[in-house]
Amino acid sequence: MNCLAEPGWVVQEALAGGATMVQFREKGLGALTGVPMFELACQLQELCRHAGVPFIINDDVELALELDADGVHIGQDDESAESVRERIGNRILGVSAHTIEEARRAILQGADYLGVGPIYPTISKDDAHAVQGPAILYEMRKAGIDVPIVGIGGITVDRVEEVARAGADGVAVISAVTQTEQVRGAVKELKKNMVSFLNDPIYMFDNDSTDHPAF
Ligand SMILES: Cc1ncc(COP(=O)(O)OP(=O)(O)O)c(N)n1
Ligand SMILES: Cc1ncsc1CCOP(=O)(O)O
Ligand SMILES: [Mg+2]
Repeated sequence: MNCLAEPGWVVQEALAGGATMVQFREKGLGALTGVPMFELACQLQELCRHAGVPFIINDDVELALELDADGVHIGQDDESAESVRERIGNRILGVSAHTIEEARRAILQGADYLGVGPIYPTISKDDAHAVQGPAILYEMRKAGIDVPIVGIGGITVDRVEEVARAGADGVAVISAVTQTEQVRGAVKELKKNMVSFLNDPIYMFDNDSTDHPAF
């Protein structure tokens, strides 16, 4: 985790702010490995368990099974979704998708939700794909992709409404909650802005979040 503060505190504050899912993504420069990594995962899992929030593991199916985690998130360069689905049974399976084709394949192979991005430039992933903009979300919805979609990549409190309007059901963030001392407040704001457009009269009369000509 790219946390300014101690990861346990960050997760606790994020949960207090209303985070609805936590992903353990321990990779990159300076990442913990072995026992320290396992112990951190256990500590964070316990916090999520206490809060009744799903705790999912990025990339590492072995770790997810060992911890009896709630799920796994994999990308296009990780083990195939089909094989992970087989290994994790009915645990949550999230799959990264960058195109409509990848999205359709992931769903056929058992994805419960899709992670789509980077929507905006990100400082948190060196090998991220090209920035896609919110339009990709709109395009996926227009193509009939109807599983939950989580937008990811460079999403901030000020950008979350645009992401929701384009068709995302949720957002996944790293820096917006790890590079601030106001973790709880940031999560509250993200959540508030995620749903604020539901009260927008244009949206209400239109009543179809996929029908936004701006995208
Ligand atoms: C919710 C969510 N969406 C996308 C990703 C990215 O997964 P991946 O493409 O496998 O990249 P890494 O995170 O493994 O570097 C994600 N982790 N979570
Ligand atoms: C893991 C991942 N996958 C696509 S962008 C990204 C990083 C998201 O981090 P941030 O919210 O700091 O841009
Ligand atoms: Mg991955």
